[in-house]
Amino acid sequence: MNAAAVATTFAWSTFAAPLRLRVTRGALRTAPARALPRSARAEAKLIDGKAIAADVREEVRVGVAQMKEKIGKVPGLAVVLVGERKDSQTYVNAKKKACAEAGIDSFGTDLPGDATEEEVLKVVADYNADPNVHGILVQLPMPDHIDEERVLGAISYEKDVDGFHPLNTGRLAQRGREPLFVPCTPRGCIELLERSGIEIAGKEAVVVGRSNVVGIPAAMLLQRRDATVTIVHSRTPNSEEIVRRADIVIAACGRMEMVKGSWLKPGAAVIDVGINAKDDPSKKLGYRLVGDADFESCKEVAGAITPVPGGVGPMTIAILLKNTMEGAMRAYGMM
Ligand SMILES: NC(=O)C1=CN([C@@H]2O[C@H](COP(=O)(O)OP(=O)(O)OC[C@H]3O[C@@H](n4cnc5c(N)ncnc54)[C@H](OP(=O)(O)O)[C@@H]3O)[C@@H](O)[C@H]2O)C=CC1
Ligand SMILES: Nc1nc(=O)c2c([nH]1)NC[C@@H]1CN(c3ccc(C(=O)N[C@@H](CCC(=O)O)C(=O)O)cc3)C=[N+]21
Repeated sequence: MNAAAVATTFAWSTFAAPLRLRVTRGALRTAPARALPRSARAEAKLIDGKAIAADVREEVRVGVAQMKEKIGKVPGLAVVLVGERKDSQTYVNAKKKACAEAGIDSFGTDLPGDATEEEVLKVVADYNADPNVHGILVQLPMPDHIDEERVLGAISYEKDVDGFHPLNTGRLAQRGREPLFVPCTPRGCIELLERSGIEIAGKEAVVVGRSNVVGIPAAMLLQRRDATVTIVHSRTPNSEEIVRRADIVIAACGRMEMVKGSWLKPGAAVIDVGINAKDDPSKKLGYRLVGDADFESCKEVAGAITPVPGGVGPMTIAILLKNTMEGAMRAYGMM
């Protein structure tokens, strides 16, 4: 347990987004009309991921309490960390704390950076066999000498709360099939849209990035909700032009502040997945967190936008808890 890292996490989360933005959790007004001159347009609504995540976590806490009352059991989440990356330790600690607050048991195994693949697979196999564990998460990235595909494929797909097992990703990609679990960050993006009253069906969505953990599953989820989806990536020559068509933009390119306000159709909803540390000598730590979208220019054009921090990040953890509770409910025949 690294207390300093935890303290850092929560200090980071305290940079709230600029206060002059209107915070909304309810339905959004219709997007500002394209014809309005810039000076007359309202600024984007801020999608408050921290508040929406708190709602989700409260729903999970209530569900867990009901499970405990009915059958005397609670969900259990196991987190496996290989190596000593500071950022990974911070995320893992935040996940454990969130579990405790929701009444979920957490189990953890920390292996040194030079652990063998066999050692990691053994830890996974033990959690697969443990009836008190309903969710298993292996923190990514793992050290290079470990075959990520093998390890993720070894997690029981019934305990695959990250949704990275090929059976869950395969089902997500197929029509008429239902995965047991959907990856936390993309599911969090969808819940942010839905809980903000932003319509997805029939809209044009552009996902910037095609990673297995964010871009691809986000595109699948939007498409399953009847959006028309385009994915752009590092080899797309005209991303900017394509993004300009979007009613919904998911920024997940891992490039600091890349998506600019000038790329947006006025009124578009921007879900910024990015987490990047930007040098800022005025901050105690010498940096602040920024997204993959340029918040200052995007908020002038967008209809709604998530801040960083306080947007998608808190939802990732809230959905992890929700996935774990759903896994436990399935294990006990409650759903
Ligand atoms: N908030 C949260 O909970 C989480 C946040 N993150 C953050 O989200 C972001 C994305 O993460 P992740 O998907 O893991 O990142 P990856 O680096 O794995 O993937 C980035 C994707 O963006 C594409 N890309 C890179 N440059 C460009 C460009 N110039 N134009 C268009 N596309 C581009 C890449 O294309 P190509 O495939 O061609 O290389 C790749 O598909 C990061 O900032 C990360 O820190 C990640 C996970 C959780
Ligand atoms: N198997 C696996 N599953 C993951 O879900 C996973 C992973 N590996 N590896 C790393 C990424 C990253 N990730 C984040 C979780 C929470 C915040 C988060 O809570 N962010 C806060 C700020 C917290 C901070 O200060 O860092 C916010 O955006 O407001 C961010 C990012 C999950 N990931």
